[in-house]
Amino acid sequence: MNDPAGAVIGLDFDGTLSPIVPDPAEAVIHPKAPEVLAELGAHVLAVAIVTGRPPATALELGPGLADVPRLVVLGHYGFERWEAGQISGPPPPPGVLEVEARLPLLLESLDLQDVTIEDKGRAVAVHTRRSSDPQGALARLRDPLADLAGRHGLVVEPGRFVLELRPPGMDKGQALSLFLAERAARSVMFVGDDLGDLSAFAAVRFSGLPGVNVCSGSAEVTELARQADLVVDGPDGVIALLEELVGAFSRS
Ligand SMILES: O=P(O)(O)OC[C@H]1O[C@H](O[C@H]2O[C@H](CO)[C@@H](O)[C@H](O)[C@H]2O)[C@H](O)[C@@H](O)[C@@H]1O
Repeated sequence: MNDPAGAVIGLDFDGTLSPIVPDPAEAVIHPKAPEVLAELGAHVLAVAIVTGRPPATALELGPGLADVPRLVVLGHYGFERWEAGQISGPPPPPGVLEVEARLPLLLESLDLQDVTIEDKGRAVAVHTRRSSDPQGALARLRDPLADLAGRHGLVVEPGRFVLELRPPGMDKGQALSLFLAERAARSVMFVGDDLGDLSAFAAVRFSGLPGVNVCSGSAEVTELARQADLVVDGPDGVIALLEELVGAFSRS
């Protein structure tokens, strides 16, 4: 990139900036991330964290992020936005509360009490990573959760040992495309690790801008690596790449 001032750097949170851990509440950001993002933010048009997390959660799990220059968090797949200390977004859909009320009975009927529920406000995630049979539980949940989501106006977003029931009408690709247009970006890089990041990869490809798609590689998700221009070794590799970028921008 020879024009950093026109670049948007888009980054997923879990599995990209934050190493995957069993408990989502403990997925603290990589210790080097706030510093390298702050250095990057000084050079580029914007740093955009595009995540399925609520922006407030990403900021809680990323102490120091709120001080990164030119940082925007597009959370809840783009439904909710944090910028300069303010959070904005439409009201949560009523379907989320209805689904949350029905989930315990559904899980009991499937004898899947060892899966965990993450209440995200405008979405609810059902995690199987800590269950006795993570892959089997995921397979058994797929159809019942799709049915439950559909009956309450929600869709299912699959991820790494998680099925998230969330409102339709927005995804990371749309969120990133809208942001690139809003900022009149002249180039873009997106870094992600999970299936929800594929739409952002597509947004980069269809933007017509010079762009790079980077996969934060893992054995759990292989499709993203197939579609990436560059694969790095998980969050450690992402940080090393960002450090290289900062070095190159500082020298130019
Ligand atoms: O868009 P992202 O920032 O990648 O968020 C996607 C989901 O990530 C979280 O779950 C994942 O990370 C957890 C912590 O490492 C891990 O335990 C879980 O197995 C992963 O699926 C988060 O909890 C979800 O709410 C996000 O939607």
